[in-house]
Amino acid sequence: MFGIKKFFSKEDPQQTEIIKLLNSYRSAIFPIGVQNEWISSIEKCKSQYRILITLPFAAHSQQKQLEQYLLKNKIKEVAIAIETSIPASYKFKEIKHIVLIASGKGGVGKSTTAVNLALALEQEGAKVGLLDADIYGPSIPSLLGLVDEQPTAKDDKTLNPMQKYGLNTMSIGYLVPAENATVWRGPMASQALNQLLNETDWGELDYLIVDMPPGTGDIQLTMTQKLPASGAVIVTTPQDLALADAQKGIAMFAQVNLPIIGLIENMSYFNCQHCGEKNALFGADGGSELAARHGVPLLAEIPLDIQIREESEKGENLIAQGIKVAEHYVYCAQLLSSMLHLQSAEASSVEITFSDD
Ligand SMILES: Nc1ncnc2c1ncn2[C@@H]1O[C@H](COP(=O)(O)OP(=O)(O)OP(=O)(O)O)[C@@H](O)[C@H]1O
Repeated sequence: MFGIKKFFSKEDPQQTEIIKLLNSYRSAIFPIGVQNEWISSIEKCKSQYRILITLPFAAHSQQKQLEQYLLKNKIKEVAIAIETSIPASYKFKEIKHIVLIASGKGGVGKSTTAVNLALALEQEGAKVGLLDADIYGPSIPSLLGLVDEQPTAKDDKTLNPMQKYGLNTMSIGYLVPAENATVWRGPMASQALNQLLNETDWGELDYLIVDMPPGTGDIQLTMTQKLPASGAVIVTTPQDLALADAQKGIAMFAQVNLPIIGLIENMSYFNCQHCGEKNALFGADGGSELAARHGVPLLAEIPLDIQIREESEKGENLIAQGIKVAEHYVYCAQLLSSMLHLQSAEASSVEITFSDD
């Protein structure tokens, strides 16, 4: 653990105060505060303190919250910049973390969530890939506006991933017509997934987001066992049936000892365009109650929103447009990344030190 002496040679009470404050900051994204080793430098330029923070998770836009917190605590002139450096615990080739996005049943918005989370993680500072493992109903090509596009071959054995909005992506939908994929049986689907994963030149990635096929049957179980994943996220809607199936998803991942990073409740509510009132169309609190019952974090409650559907259908980048509803995905991506860091740190027994020095 570094001491505060790494930042400056002469004592500056204000700098000491900044570090103390950053250490004691707490939020869902920073449950252990800003650790000393994440503070890369603090420089005083005229009367302004310029702070560079290098985070082991993707949360660039937390810079505003940290600045506001320091301002509230009487550190008047401060500018924070955040860089991302996710620890290199390669799980597969040059991929640091494989994250599965799953759902107990179809149509709950799993693929939409997977795409927007991948884009949000990228915007927040990570290098991200997206693998469409929904072999029977690949929707990533359409969600990224890549229908009818085909990947190029790198050599006899390897394909270059398709690139869109800064993501490296691969889908069976780029390779065969959808109707051909739907007739595959279980083992063929699982083999196709293996090929897509192994025979794509992913390059160096912080996260590979995998859009899993919906359901909790044998195919999903076999696929999960074959993927060297760090964790899974389960997407559900608030209806009782969807929640019951999400519960089966939790049980499936428990069976193969894959940590669940969290639950996302999609289509949680609808904001009335006229009065702004929140309407829980499909019922309230189902996701939070399920999460609490199983001791898994609820990462987000995403509203039913016309812009989400429209931008998805057009294959546009919803996140880059900076519209209000995109904030749900951005916050969810930060939380996912932070939770995954903590889970991995705990699993590899990396020392997490609580300190106020
Ligand atoms: N929060 C949302 N608000 C509005 N529309 C949404 C939202 N989430 C998803 N949708 C829409 O719901 C439909 C189904 O979404 P999506 O294809 O992502 O579901 P899925 O769970 O991946 O389905 P499948 O299991 O069949 O692959 C799409 O038309 C999508 O645009």
